Amino acid sequence: MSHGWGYGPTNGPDKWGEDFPVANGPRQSPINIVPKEAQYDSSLKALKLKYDPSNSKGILNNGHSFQVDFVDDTDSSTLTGGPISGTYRLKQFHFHWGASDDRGSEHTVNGIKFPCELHLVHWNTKYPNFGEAASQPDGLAVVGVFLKIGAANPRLQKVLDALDAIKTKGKQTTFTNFDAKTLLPPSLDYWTYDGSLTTPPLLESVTWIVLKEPISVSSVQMAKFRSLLFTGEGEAPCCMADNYRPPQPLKGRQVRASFK
Ligand SMILES: CC[C@H](C)CCC(=O)Nc1ccc(S(N)(=O)=O)cc1
Ligand SMILES: [Zn+2]
Repeated sequence: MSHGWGYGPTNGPDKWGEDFPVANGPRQSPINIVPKEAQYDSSLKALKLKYDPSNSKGILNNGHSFQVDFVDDTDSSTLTGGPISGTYRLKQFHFHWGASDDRGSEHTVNGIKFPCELHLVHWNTKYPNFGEAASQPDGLAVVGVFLKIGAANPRLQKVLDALDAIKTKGKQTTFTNFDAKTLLPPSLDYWTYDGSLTTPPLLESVTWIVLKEPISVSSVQMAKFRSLLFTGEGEAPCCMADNYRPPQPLKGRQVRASFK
């Protein structure tokens, strides 16, 4: 692709394989989760998420989504337990959402799309840094959380209120003292499977941990996500929405459940 990847008709998910052949690989993400076909695995441990609010650094519009970045030079914000062994450090979280409330999530459940999906991205500290980890089959662990339309979620508001400052591609601003734990639902029951990054470079290095319980978001809050732009300052504006990859072939993979 002469132009960078994106989500439009000329550079979207159906075209990514031209520049990133792994797009058709054996462990691509997202997938459709069919709970009845997921195998309960009693050996799966409880997820342990320990996040230090003082590690949040900034919030960035990267032209595909927006992300909140964390200081990851110590083990102060980590994921342990669950399906993984060792310690994974929180690097960033970001979202994927639709142009309307009927779509937007990357993973689906029995074919159902949610309006939005949160991804908390962690890297395995057995590797020296995120970039190195991203190229290893056990390098990354991403916790996915569905957002469902309901009451406005006060925990999201601080994030949404920062979006006016990062409307266009490349803009970033400081974003400190944010506790990512407040974005998690009461239950940490999860499905897990071996997958990939859901955007280029689509590296097959992600242990996916998708929570069964969604968190709430209101339609008004969803409109705030869509006020961001894919485009840079001074370019013809294009609303940031439908920044999700559709489900990919399972190719024989097992999806395990941490709950009955
Ligand atoms: C080596 C650098 C790194 C690959 C590029 C920057 C990066 O972090 N990409 C990324 C992170 C998470 C996801 S997802 N949507 O959670 O699967 C998708 C893409
Ligand atoms: Zn993502």
